[in-house]
Amino acid sequence: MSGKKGLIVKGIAGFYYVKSGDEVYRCKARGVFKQRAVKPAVGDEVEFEVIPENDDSLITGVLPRRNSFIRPFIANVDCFAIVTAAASPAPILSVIDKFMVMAEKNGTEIILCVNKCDLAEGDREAAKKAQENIAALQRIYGSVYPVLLMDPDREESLAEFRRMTLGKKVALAGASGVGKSTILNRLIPHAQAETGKISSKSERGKHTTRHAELFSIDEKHGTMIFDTPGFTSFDILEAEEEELQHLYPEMTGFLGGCRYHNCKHLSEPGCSIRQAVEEGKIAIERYESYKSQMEEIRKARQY
Ligand SMILES: Nc1nc2c(ncn2[C@@H]2O[C@H](COP(=O)(O)OP(=O)(O)OP(=O)(O)O)[C@@H](O)[C@H]2O)c(=O)[nH]1
Ligand SMILES: [Zn+2]
Repeated sequence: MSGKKGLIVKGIAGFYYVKSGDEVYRCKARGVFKQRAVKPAVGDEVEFEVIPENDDSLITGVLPRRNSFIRPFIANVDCFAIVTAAASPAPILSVIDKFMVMAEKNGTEIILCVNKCDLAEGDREAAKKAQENIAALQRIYGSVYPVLLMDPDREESLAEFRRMTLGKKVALAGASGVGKSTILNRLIPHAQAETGKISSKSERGKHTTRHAELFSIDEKHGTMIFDTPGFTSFDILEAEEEELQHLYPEMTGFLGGCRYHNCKHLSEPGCSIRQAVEEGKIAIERYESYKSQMEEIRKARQY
């Protein structure tokens, strides 16, 4: 027996595919994991043993995780590419901001991908609307997170995506129909993620049962992307009231300036966050998201 370390790149039907160097080993998890309920996830760094007389190797340990998610069940996301469309569907800020809070809470980097930028070309009414949406997104998010204007049919867009995520393990998140599968397909043509599928119940059922897989999109720099079903919506916002202010990077510089040390930045007098909003230093739209998320957290607590 020899001990090795590797990365789980696929999990399917009780088998884990562990990449170590240039090889991928099919592994089973040692029984002890099942007893302790530590289920290995795609993205996990693991220790495993190659057993010469056996086809399958054996995972013997999961290294500490930087983060992990339940649905989809993956671990060690370095960067969330939060995808919205310039149009069709129109951007929904509350959805974008929820993904951003979730990503911040899990300590990942964030980039905002504004997809379908081809729809902004020309001067027809629909194109103008898309242009307006792009300008608004740049104004709201441009000073907080990197914003990538994307058209997955253009090689430059894909190259820029790779450059912005260099060496990271990236997951895509975004509302249904914004083009996540399309981006994934262009980045890894062999993955053949489902695109443009009909949102019927049976189609959805198929989609949600797909396994998670981690694909390389830049071998040289070790950039990888999670192909997973999910990350399209949220049931609950998993943040505490006091914590939320720290998950808005543009707010952190103003914290501590409020009259009350436990200011929630809602309607308290002498609030430095509200002042920053009034002075245009914090985008009003982001502040509105903060307020409605606070409301949501409070409501969830009452049940
Ligand atoms: N014009 C244009 N259409 C796009 C672009 N990217 C994706 N689409 C189309 O938008 C539709 C939805 O794309 P998908 O990639 O399936 O979107 P998704 O985010 O994976 O959707 P879900 O699987 O429902 O979460 C498809 O018809 C795509 O062909 C783009 O950059 N420009
Ligand atoms: Zn305040």
